[in-house]
Amino acid sequence: MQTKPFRIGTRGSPLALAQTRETRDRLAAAHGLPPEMFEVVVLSTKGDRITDRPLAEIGGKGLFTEELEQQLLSGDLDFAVHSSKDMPTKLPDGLFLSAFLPREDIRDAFVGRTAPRLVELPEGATVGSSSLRRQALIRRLRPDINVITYRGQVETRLRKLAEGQVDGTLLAYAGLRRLGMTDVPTELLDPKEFPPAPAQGAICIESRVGDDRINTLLAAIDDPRTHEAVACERGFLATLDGSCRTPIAGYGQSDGAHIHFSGMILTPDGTKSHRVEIDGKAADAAELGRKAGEQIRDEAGPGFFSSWT
Ligand SMILES: NCc1[nH]cc(CCC(=O)O)c1CC(=O)O
Repeated sequence: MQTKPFRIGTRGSPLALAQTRETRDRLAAAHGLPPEMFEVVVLSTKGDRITDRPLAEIGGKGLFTEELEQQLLSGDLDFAVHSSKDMPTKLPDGLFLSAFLPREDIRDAFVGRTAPRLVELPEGATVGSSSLRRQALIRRLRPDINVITYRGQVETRLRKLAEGQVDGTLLAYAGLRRLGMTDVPTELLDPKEFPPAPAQGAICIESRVGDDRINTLLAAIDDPRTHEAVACERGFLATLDGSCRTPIAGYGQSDGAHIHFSGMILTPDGTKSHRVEIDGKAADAAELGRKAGEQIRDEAGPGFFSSWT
């Protein structure tokens, strides 16, 4: 019998803490354990400390995970809770994404100050977003919009919006829902026109390969359909060498047996884009995503990717 609490690592943002609470509550319920058996250990990451520059510039993903991963590898933490979207496609040796919670709404939310809908913004309006995917998708729909880099926690971004620094901003609806801020968006964007980032809306748990005691504990709250869908999306991202530098969208849906996946790549200015649709077995999720990545890469041709560097 375990008597010492399990140590859960997380970042300290309100969103990260909400995600960790949800994970802890699900684990406690699944195993009939008191919540005190899960000790939440909050770590500050480089990504949290540097908020004035775009992620792509300071090194992209990994910035939010490095400190947590060091403590997982040293045994100071038993597992860590993350937004799957923030996870690099390549994890350190010895760590893996062992479980995924049931996925939240995958859509992007628009929060408009001078118009409720993105396409209704006045000519030349300013929209804040530092996601290259969102920037490219905005420019594709509305080349006249001035997109500015806009980072920080959800609360900071909304404050800047209220102060009038921008006409609108985009946020993952999943994050807003988890923060209880469902009344904030003025529009939920159609994923056909505004497809989500790979792994958007999915909370994952990272743990040590071969740590059977912890991995068995975590398996009880794994949602297989989310796990398969995200594996497919991350396969797509990995093939395209996805990092925060690349405008890539990808969304897989698994029914437990089959996956339908749609992916999109764009040039940062939004003038060119390619899409891919693919179907396959849920059991081969990651392979299916990689195949979709190869297809779209071949279709786009090498010239397309020169816009990414
Ligand atoms: N990069 C920051 C980040 N990572 C995950 C989420 C939202 C929650 C999710 O997608 O699961 C956000 C904020 C946002 O995109 O608005």
